[in-house]
Amino acid sequence: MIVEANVPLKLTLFGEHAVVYGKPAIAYTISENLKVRVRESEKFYVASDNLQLKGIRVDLHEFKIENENVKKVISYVTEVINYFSEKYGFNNERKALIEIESNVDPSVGLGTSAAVVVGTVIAYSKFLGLDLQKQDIAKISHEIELRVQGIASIMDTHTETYGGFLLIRENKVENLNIPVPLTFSAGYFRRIMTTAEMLRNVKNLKDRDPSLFNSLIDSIERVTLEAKEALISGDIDRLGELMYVNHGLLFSLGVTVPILDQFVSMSRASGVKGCKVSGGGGGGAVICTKDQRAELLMNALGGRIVNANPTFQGVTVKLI
Ligand SMILES: Nc1ncnc2c1ncn2[C@@H]1O[C@H](COP(=O)(O)OP(=O)(O)O)[C@@H](O)[C@H]1O
Ligand SMILES: C[C@@](O)(CCOP(=O)(O)O)CC(=O)O
Ligand SMILES: [Mg+2]
Repeated sequence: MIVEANVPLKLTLFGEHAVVYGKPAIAYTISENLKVRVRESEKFYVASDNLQLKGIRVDLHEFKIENENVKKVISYVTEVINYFSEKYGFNNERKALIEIESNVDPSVGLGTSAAVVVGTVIAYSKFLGLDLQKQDIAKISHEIELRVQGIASIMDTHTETYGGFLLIRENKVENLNIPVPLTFSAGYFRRIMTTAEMLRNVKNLKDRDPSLFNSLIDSIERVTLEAKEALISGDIDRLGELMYVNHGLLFSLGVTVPILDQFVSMSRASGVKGCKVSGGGGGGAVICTKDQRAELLMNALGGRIVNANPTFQGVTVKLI
């Protein structure tokens, strides 16, 4: 028996980073996904087709890979296994091979970390014979992302569990019914830091200058709530303007890097209605109002375009 989970990735439209400090955010699930397959095995294994490990050293006598990064990179999966042995008393007598498959690179601001967690939680729990509800999957997944990163809002794990356009506010998620079929142009650039590292940088700013930090996230809150109205009314011009403003506020929080700022300002100069960094920053994902010019520019600057068409189902699981 193989249990396979299919998790949609997500784009943050507004409010990333501020949402960690209790401000609202808007995110939605896109037509890119990550799969997690779990099957019986004589030992626990984690396999992935797309992992970036720096600093590998191979012991040529035993062909053993020595790499201090490995533990860190698979920690989202190992924490899921630990969770179910702690909370449900599974003392790991049933060992599993856990495979992760995604054609999107890891750590790009598209919620791949949350997808690994959500996918592993639903597939591994089903493998153990549990039948968890979506609200339990979202709650457990957030707890695990928090354990691994030290800082995490409910945004990524809840958006990918439920699917669609979600407003995250006061630690709850509200489904946003967008009347007009809306889509965006999006992609990602090479990233130099993980989201966990970016979260720590932003927290350092908060600790250094709390009043400046609070004024910045208060402004992001205002932008996000105005963007919610623009989304619901289908006012793309206003939505785009607010995207540029949110990008400028994230620049002030130190979340952007030159390639992102270059892309966003060149998009604005060429007439694209709106663009901004999306997710953790430090490189990674950008999102724009739908525009061929933005996609041409993304390619020209070495970015990779993703399918940003919205999906509405959230995580699914099946036996294959
Ligand atoms: N395909 C994958 N296989 C295994 N682990 C993955 C994969 N994609 C992401 N991860 C895990 O998620 C981490 C990236 O998390 P993060 O920096 O938050 O990226 P994102 O912004 O995409 O969520 C990776 O370092 C790795 O631990
Ligand atoms: C920066 C943040 O707001 C979003 C992170 O998105 P991603 O992991 O980079 O896709 C962190 C969070 O909400 O947990
Ligand atoms: Mg993440």
